[in-house]
Amino acid sequence: MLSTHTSLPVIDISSFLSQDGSFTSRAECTSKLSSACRDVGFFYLIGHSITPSTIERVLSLARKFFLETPDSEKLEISRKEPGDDYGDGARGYQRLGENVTMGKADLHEAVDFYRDEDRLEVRPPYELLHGRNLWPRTPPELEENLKDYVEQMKLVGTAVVRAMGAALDLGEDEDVFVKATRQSFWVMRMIGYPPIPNPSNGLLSNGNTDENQSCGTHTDYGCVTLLVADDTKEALQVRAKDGTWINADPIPGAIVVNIGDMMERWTNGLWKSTEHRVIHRGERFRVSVPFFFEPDWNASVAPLQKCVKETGGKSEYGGIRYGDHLTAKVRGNFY
Ligand SMILES: O=C(O)CCC(=O)C(=O)O
Ligand SMILES: [Fe+2]
Repeated sequence: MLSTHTSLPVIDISSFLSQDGSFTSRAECTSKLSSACRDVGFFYLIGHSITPSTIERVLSLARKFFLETPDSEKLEISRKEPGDDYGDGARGYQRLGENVTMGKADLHEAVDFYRDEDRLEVRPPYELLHGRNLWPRTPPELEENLKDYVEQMKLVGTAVVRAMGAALDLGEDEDVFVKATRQSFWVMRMIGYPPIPNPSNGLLSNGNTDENQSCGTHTDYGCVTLLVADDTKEALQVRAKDGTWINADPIPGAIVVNIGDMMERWTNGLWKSTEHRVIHRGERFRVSVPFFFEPDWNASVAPLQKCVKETGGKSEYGGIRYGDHLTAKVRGNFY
């Protein structure tokens, strides 16, 4: 059942972006954050300092890539398996239907970028997830703009996880998330969604559209996802605690944020990594650019004592190295 209201909370992060945020504004932020993460795991972020023109530029470059760059050029940066040429099994362009969620093909195309490898001398063959980013040749200004965007988003991610440590009232451990993300193994995806074929737009081929998904139901892997998307409505949907689906429609200038599996593990399930999906039946090609602000590859993530106490005293999860969790997830992502 799809809920008719859109009711995700709006949170202002400005007091955690600067070093001198006032006590009152920080307290207001952490109190809202704490409820948002316990109740839905999704919220709108404002006061993040990414300008509307930057967001617009990033989305318009992604749109240009999907709609104007010739297929032959897209395929020059195809994701390939480790050992195959420049492939690392993760970075690069993925054609329509190449991504799968729970065994079903997703109706989107995408390009994935990850934190750059620290060791510059590394050459192919690459191991899974340890290659080099593959930047499209056109639009020519895409690479520079998106690299700059990554730097800006890392600052936003750091502010959000700093606020999360404060929201959990972790005392001495308050900066545990900041410390674990200093060398964040971030991911940025550019995603292009053609509308799902349906009888009214004449694209239907087999008469049965029920099984179509633009991006199947999933949770995100890491700490926090910071999503910008174009103004398409009723595409991204979030599963509420009562099982209903809430539309996470875009609010101009706001970033949609959700927490991932590592936050759930750190908080021993006090904060849930919320299921979400994309079902895009609109008319226009939809574009989104999620930035996943993740732990360091080598960060070990285990339930925090304070959260274990608050959730009944029993650890519900073991410890895991983030890189291992990510590797397992990425293995299941493609045909
Ligand atoms: O495109 C969107 O709105 C969300 C995509 C998403 O959930 C993901 O890439 O993990
Ligand atoms: Fe997601």
